[in-house]
Amino acid sequence: MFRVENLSKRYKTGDHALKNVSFSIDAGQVVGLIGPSGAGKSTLIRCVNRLVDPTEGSVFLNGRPIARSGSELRRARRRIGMIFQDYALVERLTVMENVLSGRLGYVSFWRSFARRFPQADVEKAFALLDRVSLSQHADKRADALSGGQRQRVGIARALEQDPELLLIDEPTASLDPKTSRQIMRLIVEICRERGLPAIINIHDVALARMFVDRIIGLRAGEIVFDGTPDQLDHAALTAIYGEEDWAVIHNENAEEIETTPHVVETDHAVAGMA
Ligand SMILES: Nc1ncnc2c1ncn2[C@@H]1O[C@H](COP(=O)(O)OP(=O)(O)OP(=O)(O)O)[C@@H](O)[C@H]1O
Repeated sequence: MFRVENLSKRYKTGDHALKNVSFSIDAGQVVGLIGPSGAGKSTLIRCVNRLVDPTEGSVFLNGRPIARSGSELRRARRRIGMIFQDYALVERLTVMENVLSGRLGYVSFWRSFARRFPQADVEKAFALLDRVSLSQHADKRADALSGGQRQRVGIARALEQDPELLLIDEPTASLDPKTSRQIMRLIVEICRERGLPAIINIHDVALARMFVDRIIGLRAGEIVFDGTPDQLDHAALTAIYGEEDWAVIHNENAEEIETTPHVVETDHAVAGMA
């Protein structure tokens, strides 16, 4: 289980980006983290992997606190798989080499320098490429792949490090709608198969509610919603994003749901444009 306790972050500039945030995530549960720009989503993710030092609070992964610095922090980071919006692949390396780079925290510098990974790591990488349907592309350079394929390499790389938590930053922001759904589906399936908890920082509310188990809504550094996608109604969306005319769209089950904010031009706004 993953747990965040009373996490707060005040930047030196005075921005109070997180205010006493607490929650836990069970094994295999995928949480969509939503909220307006500046709500503190990235700060929360960065406090978990300690790219940012929280001002107060603690983060626990399977009962163990994530250390503040030093070799313990490096060991803790191995337990956290990251998946990025821009994939963060090494373009000139092959798909297989990119996946194996997930082991860099484990193998010695000289082994990785010589690209001599243990056989077990190579076998695991093949199995993961198979799981993300990229076996046929193992020897291709990363820059020869489509966006969806690149993201699948990113997923396989994160899994190659045997993580106990996945932190996923806008995984579909650069992808078309169909590929976005495929990637979300794959992430959720893999988390369930492996009992991996995950946090997905995502702006696309409709996509999040289609796939994730649970949604946490942040506003001005505070959790203002924590519930299932079904519970994310007009009132909840207003609590997270503020008052808007929420456009009505249809989900896959053809139920009417309110999701994406749709700004209505007020007289004032129209007058301002004139
Ligand atoms: N390095 C920093 N130094 C100072 N203030 C920061 C820093 N990073 C973020 N902030 C501030 O902290 C608050 C939260 O920002 P954060 O980037 O975590 O929000 P976000 O929800 O991820 O936004 P977005 O969706 O636009 O990425 C904002 O007020 C932002 O200006």
